[in-house]
Formats: sequence, structure tokens, C-alpha cells
Amino acid sequence: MHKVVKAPAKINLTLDVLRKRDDGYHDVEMVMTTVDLADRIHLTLLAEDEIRVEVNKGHVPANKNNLAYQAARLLKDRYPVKGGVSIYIDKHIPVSAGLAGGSTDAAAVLRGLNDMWSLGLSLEELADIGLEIGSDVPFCVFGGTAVARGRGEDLTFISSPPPCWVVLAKPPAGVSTKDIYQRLNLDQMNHPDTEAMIQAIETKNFKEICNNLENVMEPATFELAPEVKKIKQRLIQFGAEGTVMSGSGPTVFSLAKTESKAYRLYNGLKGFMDGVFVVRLLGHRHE
Ligand SMILES: C[C@](O)(CO)[C@H](O)COP(=O)(O)OP(=O)(O)OC[C@H]1O[C@@H](n2ccc(N)nc2=O)[C@H](O)[C@@H]1O
Ligand SMILES: Nc1ncnc2c1ncn2[C@@H]1O[C@H](COP(=O)(O)OP(=O)(O)OP(=O)(O)O)[C@@H](O)[C@H]1O
Repeated sequence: MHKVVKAPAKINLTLDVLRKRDDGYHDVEMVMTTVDLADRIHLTLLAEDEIRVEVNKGHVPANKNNLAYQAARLLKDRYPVKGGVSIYIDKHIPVSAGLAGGSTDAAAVLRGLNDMWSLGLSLEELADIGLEIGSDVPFCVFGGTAVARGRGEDLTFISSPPPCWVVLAKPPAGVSTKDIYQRLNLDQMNHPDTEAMIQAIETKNFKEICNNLENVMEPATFELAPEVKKIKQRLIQFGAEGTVMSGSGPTVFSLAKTESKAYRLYNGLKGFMDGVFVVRLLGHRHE
């Protein structure tokens, strides 16, 4: 049996960090949504008890370190599954970008294998399993638009933002999520107005969504990788309606109401860097 599952990237419209917890993680409050930039996960059932991973990009691990492998392993170890699976990842989402590339691949494997192995698990149960892999996995199991709290697993779904375009700019800078969390100055940060963002989304007010984009991780990432700040400034100079960094970065994105506006930003940036994408905001849950 063979199946192809789409694994879309996420962006953080707001990202707030509230406190450090005793378990080493932080309590967050963030508004997340999905964009139409997706990996495609090819799943093929195997008769032998083996989990194989192949990726069409050299620098992504094709072994047990791959989050997609870990998702299959957790299901296979926990449920009475006969045989194994071959996972081929057709990667389109930039890696280590703040777009949850690995997490969404893991989530797609959970959804796909739940079906193919007839496990009958609910999305909530898959999300619980996903949290063992990473904090962004539960959201990726559902997709859509949600306020994520706790470590990121406490999800409240809200309506999708109005249709719009997203220009993503991923500079080559490498930043570690763990490192950025550790560098946050929790006593001194510009917290987003999460309620105002939720209101703006619920009322489909594009301008207010743009005005409320905010990410408390920006100062820490900008300090480590100043080019990320430069890209944000460039997008603002080019007339972007709203611009912010996604996750711990280094991807910065702008929202654009029209395709022509999105391509104006794209063409402006392309002169300076590779790694620029124009995609649509998805915002709705996986079918
Ligand atoms: C920055 C975000 O991408 C925003 O969506 C997420 O909060 C990070 O999600 P992720 O990459 O799935 O993170 P994980 O793989 O669970 O954790 C990586 C590291 O980030 C830190 N971490 C992560 C999530 C969280 N709520 N608090 C944390 O302090 C921890 O040091 C952890 O060791
Ligand atoms: N399926 C996968 N796709 C991409 N990277 C993976 C995958 N599995 C494991 N990794 C490893 O995870 C690391 C982080 O990659 P990923 O693309 O998930 O980061 P990210 O977009 O910053 O995630 P997040 O937004 O959740 O913090 C990479 O260094 C890579 O080696």
C-alpha cells in the first residue's frame, strides 16, 4: 500500500514567551497558522519489520534522528503493527527555518500511518504522541489556525485569517531554537497583544492582523544573526503591510493582500538573497 501525505509549514503570527518552567521548557502563547509551502511524504508499507527513511535533500538526516522516523517508531512500538514502512520525504520547506519542517513531517507520518495501519486513533491522541517528538508537532497534526499555549500543545482553534499571500524570506543563518529560548530576556520584552490578534483574525481585519504581528524572539535572533534584522527592514522599506520573524527564525515573512503586492516584495528581495518564496496562507485544518 502506498500513500502521499501533504505536510505544510507553519508560521507564527504572534509568539509570546510567558515563563520558564521547572522542566526546562517555557510556557508560550502564540497564534499559529499554516501556509501552502509543503513537504510531500510518500509512505509505502513493507512486509518486513523495518522503518526506512529517504530524503531528497542531503543535509536532512535519513536515520533515527529524522522526526518522521521517530513518529513511525513511536506508533510501531506502541501498537500491534505488522510489518514496517518506507518513508520518502520530498522536501520543499527550508530546513532549520522556524517553519516547523521536521515537526510537520512527523505529524504527516502520524496521520498517514494511523490510516494505513488502521490504528483508529483520534487526532487528539496523535497530537499527544506528537508532543513526545517536539512542541510544534501537536499543532502540525491538526493544521489550521490556533492559539497554542503551554509548551505549544494546548490548542484553541480559531477561524482562519482572510485569504492573503505570504512572502517568506529564509536567510542562510543557522540558529538553534534551544539557544534562542535560553537567550531570551524574560523581564524585558515587547509582548504581543495576543487578544488583539485573535480579534483581528475573527473579524477578518487584514490591516489589524498586520499591525499585531509580533515575536518576542526577534531581539535574540537579530543579535546572533544581524542579517535577519536587515531582511525585515528591507521588507518594510519595500512597503510590506506587515512583517515579522517566524518561530526562532531565521525566516522572516510579510503578509500581502494581493498577489501583485507579494511579487513586488519578492522581486525586491530576490536581488539580495536566495530562499524567497511566495505562497498562500492556508489557515484551515487538514481534511
Ligand atoms: C519556537 C517554536 O517553533 C514556536 O512555534 C517552538 O516553540 C519550538 O518548537 P520545537 O522546535 O518543536 O521545539 P522542541 O523540539 O520541543 O524543543 C527544542 C528546545 O526548545 C526549547 N523549548 C521549546 C518549546 C518550549 N515551549 N519551550 C522551550 O524552552 C527547549 O530548550 C527545547 O529543548
Ligand atoms: N523531517 C525532517 N525535516 C527537516 N529537518 C529534520 C527532519 N527530521 C529531523 N530534522 C533535523 O531537525 C533540525 C531542525 O529542522 P526543522 O526544519 O524542523 O527546523 P525548524 O523549522 O526551525 O523547526 P521549528 O520551527 O519547529 O523550531 C534540522 O537540523 C534537521 O537536522
